[in-house]
Amino acid sequence: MKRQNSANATTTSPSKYFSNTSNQFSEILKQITQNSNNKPIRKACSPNSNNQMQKRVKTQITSISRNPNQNIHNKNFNSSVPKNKLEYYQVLEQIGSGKFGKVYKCLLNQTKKLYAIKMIDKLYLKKNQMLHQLHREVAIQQMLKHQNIIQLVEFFETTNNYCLVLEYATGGTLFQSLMKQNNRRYSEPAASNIIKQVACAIQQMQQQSIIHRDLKPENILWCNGQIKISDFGWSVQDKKERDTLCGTIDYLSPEMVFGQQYDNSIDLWSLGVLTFELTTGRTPFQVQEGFTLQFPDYLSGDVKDLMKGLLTDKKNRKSIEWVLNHVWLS
Ligand SMILES: Nc1ncnc2c1ncn2[C@@H]1O[C@H](COP(=O)(O)OP(=O)(O)OP(=O)(O)O)[C@@H](O)[C@H]1O
Repeated sequence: MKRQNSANATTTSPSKYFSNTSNQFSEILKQITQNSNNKPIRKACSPNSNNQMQKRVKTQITSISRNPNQNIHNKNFNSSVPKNKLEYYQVLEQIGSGKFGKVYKCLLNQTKKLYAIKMIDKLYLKKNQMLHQLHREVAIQQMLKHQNIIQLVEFFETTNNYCLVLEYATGGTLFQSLMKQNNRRYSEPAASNIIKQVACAIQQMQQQSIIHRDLKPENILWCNGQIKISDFGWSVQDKKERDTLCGTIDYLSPEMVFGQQYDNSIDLWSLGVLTFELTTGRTPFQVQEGFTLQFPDYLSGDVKDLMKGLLTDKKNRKSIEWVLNHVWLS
């Protein structure tokens, strides 16, 4: 099952930000599929797959480096990982699963406080040569301390797994809650409240030169009514521009799709896509159609203005400060 389009959405006349890109876009995606042993596009189910409403197959692109020397294995990583601390925790039920392992609820014996523990299969990680990616995820999450970002509490290894102990988000993913809304969309005030918190997290990441690279409802969690960004598996900390293709198709920025250099403004593109999905129940761009932006009639002028500022080419895309001062978020 692909991301659903809202069948009854009425549209106003299209605003074309990127003309003549449709064929180019599908051609590029075709090439992406063919160029890496037919494996770069991976289909995965969101957690909770027994609930039809919450089951969405997401088409995720595994990292494709255009620079073959970029995926250098970090030799120091193994020796620096703290040893097993699992005995301090009581591991409870599974609450999610991801690329390389499973996420469980757990209890710290001493304080009886709940956490989430992400257990990543060492063998599977090694087989897929993704140790460097875990290294980056851990290093970046250790740096980030913000109310709208899931806190990494502890990191250690057991015989078979790497374990990330994380602040426990009580309310599930934003994707799960979006699917429960009428017409699978939020009212504008509710969406504005969510987008503001995501924008605050992006501002913090930008201050620390971090690009998340996979912002979407599945990677945003609810914790006691507050929004928290999670899953830093694709994130990087860098001031220089990059060209690795990664992320989830519906959320990919044009500069990433077209193999151009990109910077932290790709997270702002994703924020635009997220705003569209939360307020309309569908994503703005479909793979086959390229980047033609059309708004349903029911959207306010303010939210359209915000999205126009974000869902545009990199050089005209607005800054995070512009977003945070925007009237739709006030
Ligand atoms: N801190 C947390 N609190 C509560 N639930 C969590 C937490 N972290 C992860 N989860 C649950 O586990 C799922 C998978 O976690 P996560 O996305 O971090 O794994 P991943 O391997 O990086 O996934 P993916 O394959 O989607 O990139 C999430 O969708 C969520 O349902």
